[in-house]
Amino acid sequence: MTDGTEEIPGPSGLPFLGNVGILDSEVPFKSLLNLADQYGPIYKLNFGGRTVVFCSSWELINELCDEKRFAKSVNSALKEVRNGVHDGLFTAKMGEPNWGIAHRVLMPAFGPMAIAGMFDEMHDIAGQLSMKWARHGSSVPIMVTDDFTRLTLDTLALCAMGYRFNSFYHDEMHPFIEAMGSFLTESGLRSRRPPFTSILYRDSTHKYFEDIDLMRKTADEVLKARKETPSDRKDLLAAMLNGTDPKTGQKMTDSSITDNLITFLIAGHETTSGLLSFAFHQLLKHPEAYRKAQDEVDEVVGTGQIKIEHLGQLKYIAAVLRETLRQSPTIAQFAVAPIQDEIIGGRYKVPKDQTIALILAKSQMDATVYGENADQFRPERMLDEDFDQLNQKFPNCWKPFGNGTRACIGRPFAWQEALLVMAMLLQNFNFRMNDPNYQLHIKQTLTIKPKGFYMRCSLREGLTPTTLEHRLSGFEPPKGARKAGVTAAGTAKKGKVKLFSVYFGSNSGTCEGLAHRLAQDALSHGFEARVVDPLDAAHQDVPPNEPVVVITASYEGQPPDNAGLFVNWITSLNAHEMEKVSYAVFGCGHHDWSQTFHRIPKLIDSTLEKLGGTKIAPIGLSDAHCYRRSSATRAARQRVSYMSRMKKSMHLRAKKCWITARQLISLGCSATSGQTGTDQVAVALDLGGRSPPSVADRDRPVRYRFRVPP
Ligand code: HEM
Ligand SMILES: Cc1cc2nc3c(=O)[nH]c(=O)nc-3n(C[C@H](O)[C@H](O)[C@H](O)COP(=O)(O)O)c2cc1C
Repeated sequence: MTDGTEEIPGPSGLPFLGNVGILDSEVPFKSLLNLADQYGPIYKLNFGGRTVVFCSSWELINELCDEKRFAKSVNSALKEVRNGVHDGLFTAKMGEPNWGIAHRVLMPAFGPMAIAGMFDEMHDIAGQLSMKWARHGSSVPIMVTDDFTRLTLDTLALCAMGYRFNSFYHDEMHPFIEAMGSFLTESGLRSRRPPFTSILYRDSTHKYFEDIDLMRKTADEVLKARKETPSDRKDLLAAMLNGTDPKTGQKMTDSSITDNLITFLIAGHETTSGLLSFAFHQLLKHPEAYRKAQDEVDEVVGTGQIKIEHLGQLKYIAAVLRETLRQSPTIAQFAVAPIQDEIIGGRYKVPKDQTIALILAKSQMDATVYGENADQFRPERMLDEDFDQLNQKFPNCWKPFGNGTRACIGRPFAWQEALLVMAMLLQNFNFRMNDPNYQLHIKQTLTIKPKGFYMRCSLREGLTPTTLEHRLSGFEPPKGARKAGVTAAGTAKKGKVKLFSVYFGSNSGTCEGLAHRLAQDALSHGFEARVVDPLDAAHQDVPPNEPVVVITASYEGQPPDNAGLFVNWITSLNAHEMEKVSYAVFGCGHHDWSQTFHRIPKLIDSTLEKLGGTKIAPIGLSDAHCYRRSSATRAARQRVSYMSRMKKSMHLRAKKCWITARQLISLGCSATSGQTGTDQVAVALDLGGRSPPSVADRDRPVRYRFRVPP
């Protein structure tokens, strides 16, 4: 072209129909991959007048993830899904007010404490799956994707809204699940049909709207039942019913709650079930990886009941999941559009609002990033440090959970569930292919998953269904455990107990939860929290002569609701009122509030110092956002240095506060995802397989390593 730009390549099409027939009707994404091989990393297709640009190299994907230039586009299949769930979180267009309200109301419900609180219910459903497989025995082939779909749907329904589909007790799926399945399939099909052909699909259209009706009625009933019989459950439904948007002061409407209840079921079930199915397929095809994963579970969990503390130690399994999502991203593509007219790749013009699909299934195989063996399954490249380095060197090279503000809010949920299920199954079963010659085929709806994949399993090491049931319920004593892996919290070691106080400033529970965990874990190390109270309880009453730990957030630069009095009080003092106070502050914040990022923890830290207080450790800060790998990594790095500085100074200057240091360190790690943990799970403390350091260890330098879960 005369202006130096180039035409985006692509196949020529038929009049009116364009390239409609070019995509495989069952697995269109395979055609997209083939077209990328043929036309290169950027090409365009025309679907009856609507043009879509497809990009598939890491470089282009990296460029398209720049949220200053490109925003999520709700087009194609998502536009059809909107017929059922309107402006629910997944399908909302950029700028729609209900998205903002729901996002802010729901973020706390996906924070680390809230997700950890769902562990028991996740365990319950994973246990049902295990018991089913154990009782069926090795002679019955397992239809892998079906059972994982039962698992993920039941888990979501139970954890999100306290509803039991009881899918493992029925051969037929619940009518809601049937309706949702066919609604999603039809949404995909509708998006690929030229508009003028709709008359030919009257019956399907009728069924489609019947399905929507059934889904909405079921969700409405769940909502009505909860309203009529309120419960003290702290689940997503409770958050939606009771939460108020801190920005607008608005609550979610009933219809928005229904939209989002269905959205969670849609967005969260096939994605996670596909991930688990692909992961098992990979393990069965790669015996070495299978062995390493199973060894890790044996090492970390032993033969006892799986506890939430174990999950953070399953590094190899985490790497297996990451590598699986790299090669088989269950949402194989997502779409953005330029905010203004743009030139991409340095030479292709794309007008404002042009839909651009990011083909992850191709970009995540880019040899520029993953080398010549990109097509091989190698979990090792996804181990924590390697994964970090990769993301630092090639930003946005791993995007299975989407991008930026519109990235997956359910990621911590999915990650916890997937780790638990992998661990539980590998701990208790041996697996094999039902058909050793099975070659991977793909089934595509909104997501992709293996098609026709069957496994068989047998219980391990003399387990019977009965003893498995004991193990799952925690009945079996962990005798013969290869390694306990985790020191039980809450049991004080013998000897004199040392006191300290913990105060929190918290609106949505992150800092409060961290404060309680600190207090609880301290016991097992000979320290006892005298109080764990809101900061306002320390108003005019900060305990002298013992370490005081403050863990607090900020809200629009202001103190949380239970910390205002305290902050107001200390900032009004001007002498040496804190002379006898020794303290450490830990701040949870979110860099979206850039002007007031960590304002309150920093203010408390500097004010206490100004008033003569002894700082026993430098302030620790964490960012709840961490959408981008670079910031997550930066946060992890900050935490490492924070941790070592804190350890030293707590030990040297407060002498007796070792545990406080250690616990604060683990707080620092856990606090990363904070209440807004939409995309980034906690940066978890890893003690390199060892138990937390004991008092006897305190003079020995302890090497910590950190892992940033994806
Ligand atoms: C392995 C599992 C999962 C994967 C791979 C995944 C992937 C994704 C991706 C790629 C997006 C962005 C889509 C886009 O830009 O159009 C997304 C968004 C979303 N996901 Fe997930 N997801 C998973 C699990 C879950 C779970 C368990 C839930 C619910 C508990 C969930 C709820 C959502 C929601 C509500 C959104 C829309 C967020 C927004 O736009 O504000 N996802 N997910
Ligand atoms: C409405 C709102 C306003 C916020 N304002 C700030 C802020 O000004 N500065 C900051 O660093 N973080 C801010 N955050 C992030 C929170 O402080 C952070 O998510 C923290 O982890 C919340 O802790 P909590 O769950 O204990 O209340 C804000 C979050 C929300 C929802």
